Amino acid sequence: MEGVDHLAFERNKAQFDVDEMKIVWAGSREDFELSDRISRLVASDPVFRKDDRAALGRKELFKNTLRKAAHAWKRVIELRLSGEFSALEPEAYKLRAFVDQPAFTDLHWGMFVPAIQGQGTDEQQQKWLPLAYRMQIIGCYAQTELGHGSNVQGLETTATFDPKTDEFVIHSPTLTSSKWWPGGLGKVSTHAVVYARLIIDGQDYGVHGFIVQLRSLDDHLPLPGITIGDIGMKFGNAAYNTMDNGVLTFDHVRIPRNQMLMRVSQVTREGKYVHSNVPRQLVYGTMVYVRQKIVADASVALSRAVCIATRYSAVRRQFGSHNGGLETQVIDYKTQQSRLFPLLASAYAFRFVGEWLLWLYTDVTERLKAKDFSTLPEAHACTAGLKSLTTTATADGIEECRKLCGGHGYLCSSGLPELFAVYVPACTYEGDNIVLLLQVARHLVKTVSQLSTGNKPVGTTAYMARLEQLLQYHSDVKKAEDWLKPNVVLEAFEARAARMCVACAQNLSKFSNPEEGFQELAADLVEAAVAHCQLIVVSNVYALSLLHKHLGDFISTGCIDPKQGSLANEQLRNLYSQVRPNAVALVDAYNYTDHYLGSILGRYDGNVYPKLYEEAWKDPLNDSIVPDGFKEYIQPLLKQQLRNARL
Ligand SMILES: CCCCCCCC(=O)SCCNC(=O)CCNC(=O)[C@H](O)C(C)(C)COP(=O)(O)OP(=O)(O)OC[C@H]1O[C@@H](n2cnc3c(N)ncnc32)[C@H](O)[C@@H]1OP(=O)(O)O
Ligand SMILES: Cc1cc2nc3c(=O)[nH]c(=O)nc-3n(C[C@H](O)[C@H](O)[C@H](O)COP(=O)(O)OP(=O)(O)OC[C@H]3O[C@@H](n4cnc5c(N)ncnc54)[C@H](O)[C@@H]3O)c2cc1C
Repeated sequence: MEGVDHLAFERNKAQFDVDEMKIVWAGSREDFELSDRISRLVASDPVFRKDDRAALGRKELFKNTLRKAAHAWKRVIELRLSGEFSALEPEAYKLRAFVDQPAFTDLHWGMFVPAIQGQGTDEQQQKWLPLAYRMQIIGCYAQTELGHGSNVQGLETTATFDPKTDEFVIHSPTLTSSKWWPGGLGKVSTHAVVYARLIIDGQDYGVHGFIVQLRSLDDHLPLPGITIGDIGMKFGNAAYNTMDNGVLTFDHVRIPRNQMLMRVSQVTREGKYVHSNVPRQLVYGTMVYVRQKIVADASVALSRAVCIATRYSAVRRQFGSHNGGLETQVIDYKTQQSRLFPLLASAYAFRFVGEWLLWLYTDVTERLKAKDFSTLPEAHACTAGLKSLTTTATADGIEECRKLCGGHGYLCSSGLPELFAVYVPACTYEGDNIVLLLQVARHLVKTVSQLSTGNKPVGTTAYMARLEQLLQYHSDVKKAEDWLKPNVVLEAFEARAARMCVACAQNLSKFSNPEEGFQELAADLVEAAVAHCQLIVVSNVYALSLLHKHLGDFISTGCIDPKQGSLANEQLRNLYSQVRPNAVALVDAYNYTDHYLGSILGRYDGNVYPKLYEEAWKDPLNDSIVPDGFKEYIQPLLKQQLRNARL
């Protein structure tokens, strides 16, 4: 019935203050109030309706997205939600909260602006950022090519300096050098930060960033020498097809020399290449920035799926009825809890590790300003590793939440198929997850190899300083509740990570060619990197379900024995019983509106069945009793079969 809270009985079980937890989840009271205000504004604005997307064709879907993005920007300005332009996140965050589907604004604010902020000189920032902040130009991040994405050093687009005209000539020498994938590129962006090989006087100086105008600001037509378009439909129906991921080729396009982003390296008027003594990898700074954002995004995506699956698991009853009584809530099945509650914990864990990573990123950015590069490797390893870990776990977690909802989880009206389809490319974009874990593995192996030189490991590898102790470590857990002691859990995770890293380093040392060894042992190295990244999350938050999931590692590395493993599992079951009465309250604390969740199964009031039934009839297929095509194709078939049967 309308207006009845079918989950009130669950909410009454909560053993903590949900309103306080809402503040914890949001980060602060003002963040809570801002996000609460925006989400209610969006939910009440008909422009941002979401229930029609599944039935739209690609062009209508895209046009609808442009309409939403334009309206969102207007609302951000009208409501004066746009804080100091230099504070980037609020703009991107606010717009994404309004539009809530992939749109060109994600890349304008999420990559184009940060690239100029991070790699542009002060003069370049003064020229380009005000245009971008006021959206007088719309930008994208054009790095990936048809032939290269992971291997940035393999990019083929060229930027050749012409001293006669003081320009760079941007060119796509091969088909595989076509820019391919950049979001917002296909139909909307007027400008791009283009990553190309800097060529001066025949010498190749590697990949650098260049600001290139792509389209006229008058008629939006591509400028001379520019061929540009959309790369076509992507995974899922609506999903990422609201975004114009594009293809772009250059035919000797000229740009002024001052459009090379020159904070890290410069080219003088005379064509001299100047590379201040900073790591060349600073040119990758935008990717590092986005990877740390993606970790926070993972907690949002996973929490949406967990909210839907938790509320529905409390509503759904199946089996267990005695003498005609109520059947059992599926959330009471231990199997449902063992699949759902670790994801509930993960959503919170990723939220908090995302906060920590933002601190780390902010710290390294401040240090870079002072030319202190000491924590750059740590920042790269942590952003790469946690981006990989959290996106893999979130993509798998959203799919698990679909399965936790049974058949109804497969309906678009559950919100889960679209959430999955929009989310899964996060395992690929901003760095393929395996490629990034191999970067972490390089960092770990290098750390282990430097221990013998007296090099003191710092930051998240500091535990390696206790290698001797960790290699002797064996857990002294005697009873299940011993696993509730944070230091007991932490030591087990440290020992496992240390032993897996050392085992890889020792095996690598058997190869005369280290690179060959690295390739041969890549799968083991990835597992060691995962163990290290899980330790980072654990040292910031949660653990036992991970320990249970990776019990093989813990036992094979000798950190714990099977008995201790079963005690951990026993403690896990105890914890599930403690989570159970708080489960619905824990997902209420995310403070998601029904509009934002876009899910009948995840409705706040739990009024699922009447709404599922009501929604079904809205499907266009139900516009007619007899479906189009029946009379042309099926009726003749039936009649023919009937005639055949009478013969
Ligand atoms: C809402 C969100 C929307 C997002 C939309 C998606 C947008 C995108 O996808 S944009 C495109 C993203 N593309 C990528 O992420 C490409 C991934 N590839 C890369 O980052 C690089 O090619 C990479 C790191 C794998 C290899 O780089 P490469 O220059 O070959 O370096 P490599 O030879 O491996 O390492 C050299 C050194 O640089 C270091 N290094 C590499 N990258 C970095 C970095 N980012 N920061 C600091 N150091 C780095 C390495 O650790 C290594 O250090 P050391 O010498 O001490 O061992
Ligand atoms: C939705 C979406 C949006 C995107 N938006 C943008 C954007 O705005 N701008 C932009 O520039 N790019 C964008 N991209 C491109 C994206 O960044 C790349 O696709 C991504 O970096 C992966 O690179 P790749 O496609 O070359 O994968 P590949 O590297 O070709 O991966 C293929 C397989 O090879 C494996 N592999 C590759 N190298 C190694 C290795 N050394 N060792 C072991 N295994 C390896 C990978 O693990 C993977 O299994 C987007 C992509 C998607 C899907």
